[in-house]
Amino acid sequence: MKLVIDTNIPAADACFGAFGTLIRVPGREISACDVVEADALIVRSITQVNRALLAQSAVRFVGTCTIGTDHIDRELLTERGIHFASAPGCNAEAVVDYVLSSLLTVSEREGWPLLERKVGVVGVGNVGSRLQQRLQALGVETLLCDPPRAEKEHVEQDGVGQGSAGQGGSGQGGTGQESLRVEGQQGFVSLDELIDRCDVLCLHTPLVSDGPHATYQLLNAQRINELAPGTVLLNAGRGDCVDGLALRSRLAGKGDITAILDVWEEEPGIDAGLRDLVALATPHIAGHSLDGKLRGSWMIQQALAELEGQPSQTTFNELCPPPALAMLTLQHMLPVEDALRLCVRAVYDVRRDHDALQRQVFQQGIKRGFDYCRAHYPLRREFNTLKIVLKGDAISLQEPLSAAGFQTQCG
Ligand SMILES: NC(=O)C1=CN([C@@H]2O[C@H](COP(=O)(O)OP(=O)(O)OC[C@H]3O[C@@H](n4cnc5c(N)ncnc54)[C@H](O)[C@@H]3O)[C@@H](O)[C@H]2O)C=CC1
Ligand SMILES: O=C(O)C(=O)[C@H](O)COP(=O)(O)O
Repeated sequence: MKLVIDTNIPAADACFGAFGTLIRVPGREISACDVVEADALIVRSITQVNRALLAQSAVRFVGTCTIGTDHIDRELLTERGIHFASAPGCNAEAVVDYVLSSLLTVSEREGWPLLERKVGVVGVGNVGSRLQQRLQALGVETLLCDPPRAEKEHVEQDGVGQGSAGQGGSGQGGTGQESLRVEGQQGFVSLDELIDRCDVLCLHTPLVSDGPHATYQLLNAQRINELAPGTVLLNAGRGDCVDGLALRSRLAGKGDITAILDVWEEEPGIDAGLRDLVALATPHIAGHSLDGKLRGSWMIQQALAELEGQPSQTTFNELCPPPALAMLTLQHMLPVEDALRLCVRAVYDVRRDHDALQRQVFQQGIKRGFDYCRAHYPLRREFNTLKIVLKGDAISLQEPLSAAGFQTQCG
């Protein structure tokens, strides 16, 4: 079997070596010629798997070691009878770590208490629901917006649907929104209500170009203009879910909101002007923990093994090495947010990634700098790889630290 695989996929040999010959090609360079004789194509989010790429290919399996699938022409694969697998949830914990590290950073810079803010989560899937759980456990009030889920769970609970939860791109509350208020176990709200009521907005939606729940420019110019002064907007879904030009003019004009962007329109050729105005600007690395990337490789390996009728090559635990920093002791009480910052930054400090992008863009220009940071991404583990030992009066920090995602031990 001949497998064409993105060079940036970790543990490629351990996961896929036993299936046949691996041909490694940088993700943005995989071309139609590369896949002519391939049986399997294993990618991450930067390879557009479309008609042009597969024109002369007899590929039987396409796997993406990522959560998002907007780079894959799923209809084409179905039409051609090509098996497809993605890795749902593989790096969801890493994205939540990124969000917490980012919010703790801007709240410290701007001098407001994160735990007292109201946070809106848009897109309550693998990432959004984990984020909501951690925030809720930390005592942060959250509001949730997920029209597809609201609609589905409403129908499931009551046996009938009452109107649409779609945002319709108008920026207005609109017809049918009220009926969604308390349906579903989660009590979803419309995007406009969430914008109206929250101090912090976290976007975790997939890129959906059309249909009733399209997310393309979900945060359009009107909604961006409606954000209350002081609002924090974080996007770790897909760049095209936010109108970048409108965001740039709000930041450059009134400059009264804070933006945290990990994803951008037109990556890697992102808008340099927007990047300059963003409080934390990172090169689409929210999910780039070692654990998350290895989980992605491992999940696609499992899917290919099943298709080929072969036993799985390895377990996830065999793939994932122990962390360098395994344990940290707190022996005195600290203010809760200070303790959170200390422990979060011991595992993942988002400022490192922001600074690296700034440095590399300065040295190499936007496109090369963006991709350099991604290709040379430093080793990063997830919060749950760190055990925090609590002694003395620091024992009272157990609840918030385990809520944030760390292992904790008293005494
Ligand atoms: N920045 C990064 O490094 C990463 C980005 N992502 C992005 O985050 C997205 C979400 O990831 P998961 O939570 O794992 O996906 P998921 O598929 O588990 O959840 C997505 C949720 O968004 C909801 N949704 C769809 N349309 C919506 C709309 N119009 N308004 C509000 N909600 C809507 C869906 O109903 C679903 O519950 C991925 O599709 C991917 O594009 C994922 C991982 C890493
Ligand atoms: O899983 C997803 O979806 C993502 O966005 C990935 O974390 C992005 O990873 P790369 O494809 O950029 O390596």
